[in-house]
Amino acid sequence: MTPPPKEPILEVAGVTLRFGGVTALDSVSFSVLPHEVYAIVGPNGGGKSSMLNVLNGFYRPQEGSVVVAGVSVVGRPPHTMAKKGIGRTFQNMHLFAGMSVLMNLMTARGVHMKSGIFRAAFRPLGIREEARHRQVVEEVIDFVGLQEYRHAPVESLGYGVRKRVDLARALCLQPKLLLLDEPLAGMTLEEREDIARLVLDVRAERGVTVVMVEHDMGVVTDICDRALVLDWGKKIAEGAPQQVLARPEVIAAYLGGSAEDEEPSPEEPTRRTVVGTS
Ligand SMILES: Nc1ncnc2c1ncn2[C@@H]1O[C@H](COP(=O)(O)OP(=O)(O)OP(=O)(O)O)[C@@H](O)[C@H]1O
Repeated sequence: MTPPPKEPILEVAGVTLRFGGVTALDSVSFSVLPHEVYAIVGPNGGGKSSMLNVLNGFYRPQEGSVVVAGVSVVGRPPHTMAKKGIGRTFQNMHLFAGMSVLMNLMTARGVHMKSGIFRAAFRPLGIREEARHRQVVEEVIDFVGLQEYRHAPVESLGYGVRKRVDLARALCLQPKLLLLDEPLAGMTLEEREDIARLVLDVRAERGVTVVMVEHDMGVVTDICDRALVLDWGKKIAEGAPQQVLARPEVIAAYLGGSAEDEEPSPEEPTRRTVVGTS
């Protein structure tokens, strides 16, 4: 007997997002299955960041629905998303300068802590609770390989290590769904390979579903199960990355647009350079 089909962990239906006269997302629908590594790709201005910001509650779409593990998340304040099982990293990493790696990660656990008043009134419970959160954080530090940087102030770390801290911070929320915003941008080749491997470990060892916006098509092809292509806010293709990226409409989307004339940069590849780099 064939097993029943899996229920999607993320269901996006008819999402439209406008900024004044600009339609950043135009009736976009897709769904992601548990344990998938799913990429959102497309040319500059296609709507990738807008979609990620809708998924984490930062933007509220004018139309459509977003359901995570059966719960609607549209209109919920972003800070409640962690409790709904959604973790995210940021393109520009929002780490707290002046604080160690450990303290940055402990801060992430704050969303799961009980009220301060309760802790103050029953201090032994507060201490026990902190020990429990510390255990989660220490385990993530080991998993992500940040032991040697545990007590280092985050601003003293190199860019690649700070990106790992950002990822670790999202994992400290123990998410079911992890949203990664260009996790490889600005990294060296070696760091890119490390993070790509880490993303696969996150899925394999922690059972987390990953949705990532990424420009590095080599990595998307290597580690993602499926890719969604957005162009001018519209979904133009979805499927296995290698097949999707070879489609004429996707190649045309990357070749079109004003980015064509710009000098290619490894951090922000132009429409022309990102196709076929695998
Ligand atoms: N806060 C905003 N206010 C107004 N317009 C916005 C805003 N955010 C995005 N847009 C517009 O929405 C469209 C989609 O932008 P978005 O940043 O989502 O694309 P992207 O695919 O992430 O691009 P990139 O690859 O350059 O990061 C663009 O036309 C952009 O100018």
